[in-house]
Amino acid sequence: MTASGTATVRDEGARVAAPVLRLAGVGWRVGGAAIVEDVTVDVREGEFLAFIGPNGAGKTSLFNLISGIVRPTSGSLTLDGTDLTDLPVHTRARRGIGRTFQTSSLWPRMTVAEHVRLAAQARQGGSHRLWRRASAYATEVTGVLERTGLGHRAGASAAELSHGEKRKLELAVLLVGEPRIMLLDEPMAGVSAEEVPALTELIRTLHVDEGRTVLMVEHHMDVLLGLADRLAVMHHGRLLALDTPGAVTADPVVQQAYLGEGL
Ligand SMILES: Nc1ncnc2c1ncn2[C@@H]1O[C@H](COP(=O)(O)OP(=O)(O)OP(=O)(O)O)[C@@H](O)[C@H]1O
Repeated sequence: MTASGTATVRDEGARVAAPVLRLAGVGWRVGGAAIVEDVTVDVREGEFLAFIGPNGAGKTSLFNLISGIVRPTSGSLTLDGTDLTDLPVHTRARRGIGRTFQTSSLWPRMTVAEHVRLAAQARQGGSHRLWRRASAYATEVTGVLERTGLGHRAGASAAELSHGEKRKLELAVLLVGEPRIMLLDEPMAGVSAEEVPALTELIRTLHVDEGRTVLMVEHHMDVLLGLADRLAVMHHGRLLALDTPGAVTADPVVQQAYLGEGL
């Protein structure tokens, strides 16, 4: 498949493993503006696909289209062959599309453990009256906090956490839903340089050890080069390139798109 110009878009998803998520010609127009245009990607099971691109390229908008926050004005999305295009956010979440946001989505006065417990209770859906007692979730909460390296911070309020710990807690909340696909929107944003390696390692563990399919928007190329199986380059709403990190960073069309901004 060729996305644009002479850049390489090697969409090998279908050949290497069964695609779990398929985007076919996805576009999103607002008024007269094309924010996302004709994006076609097969995401394979267990893949780590990173989205890069200059500011305003349409990366977050594409995540909004995948998670269902906005609906595409053209094209379609399927998960395991089931059409998602017109399904709302909560239905997509129940089907396995989980997401974190660029800005923190935590409650400052709630503790770390309470965040995870609330996510476990909310997963049941329905009336709050049907929720099991808080103590019924203790083992699950402890397990998720251990997996995300937050066991020692269970009683801390979100406001007390460092930026890196907040990002870990957002991942912990996400994991409660056991998502098939994790969409991580700039997880390193605001995180200090000292905390980046531990957070990177946690994301790597979730991907490699737990085999999770990860889609991640990130500006830190050094983080992505050690994690991503493929890089998707967005530019002016379009997919400019899709290939291995080595091939994408060497691609002159990609380098031209980043001119002056550094890759
Ligand atoms: N609801 C909206 N209405 C109109 N324009 C929008 C809307 N949402 C996003 N845009 C515009 O779409 C473009 C793409 O924005 P988007 O946030 O998807 O880019 P991005 O690649 O994630 O950027 P960044 O790296 O800075 O986060 C921007 O020009 C933005 O202003």
